[in-house]
Amino acid sequence: MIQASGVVFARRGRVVLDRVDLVAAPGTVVGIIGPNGSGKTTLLRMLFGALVPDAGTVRLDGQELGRLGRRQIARRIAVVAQDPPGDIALNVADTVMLGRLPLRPALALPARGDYAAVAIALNRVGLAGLAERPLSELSGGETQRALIARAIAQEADHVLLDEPTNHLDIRYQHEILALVRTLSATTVIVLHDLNLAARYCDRLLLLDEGRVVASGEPGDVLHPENIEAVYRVPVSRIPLANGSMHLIFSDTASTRPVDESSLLSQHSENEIGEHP
Ligand SMILES: Nc1ncnc2c1ncn2[C@@H]1O[C@H](COP(=O)(O)OP(=O)(O)OP(=O)(O)O)[C@@H](O)[C@H]1O
Repeated sequence: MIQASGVVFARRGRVVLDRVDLVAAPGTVVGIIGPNGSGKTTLLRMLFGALVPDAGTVRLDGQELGRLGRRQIARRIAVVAQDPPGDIALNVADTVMLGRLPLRPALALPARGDYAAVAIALNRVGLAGLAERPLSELSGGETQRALIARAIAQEADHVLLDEPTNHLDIRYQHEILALVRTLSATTVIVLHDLNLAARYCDRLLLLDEGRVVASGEPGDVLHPENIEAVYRVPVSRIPLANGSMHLIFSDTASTRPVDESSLLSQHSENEIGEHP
């Protein structure tokens, strides 16, 4: 269980997170959503101790994160960060083996159990056939799967993911999130796509300008009123037969303050006026 209580974070005189509460109950998938710059990544980084709150606390199974060492945290929290490693000259199996580092004594070589865990993780994400491939030669979707395999091999009971569907096509988006759902870990995931969030998360936290606008079940959080207030985009909600929903975002042209074509014609008229 991960619990953030009254978390505050300010930088350069600006409050990035303002008294934010988040609870990820054991085995659940919690989505953090919100517009660009609303504080999603900052909050996620706080949940594994990469950032320390100015006020408030983050607890891991009841223990304050600040009291745990980095290695203790790494044994219990796996992180799939937003930017995959760039030019690292590792193959896929070596990359996944990195997930085993916190589990064995410092400087110890991998043991048979480590190799078995890597093989199981690769198999789970469907990359067993690419184990020897350099990571740099994988597609975006394959790279994300390799990073999730690393998290699986880490055997942590908490997994944090920052926009794991970024740059992925629609098939990989669903494939990656369906894979995340199969993990039994307590999961917190930053997502931009609200329909994916509705489909794959048990609970959502909607942030805007560092504040929690709504939190709870997707059906309650993704209320058109909340979405329109935060994203300033008209939205309709279509109920689906399976009890879920689909959001459709309208063209914002009707909400633009002025007609751009009239501006263009005005501009060209002025030009004609200025240069007879
Ligand atoms: N160390 C820092 N110093 C100054 N400003 C920061 C720092 N960290 C974050 N910010 C600012 O805090 C705000 C929230 O950033 P954050 O990356 O958490 O947003 P986000 O919701 O994840 O955005 P996006 O959807 O664009 O990824 C941004 O305006 C960012 O510029």
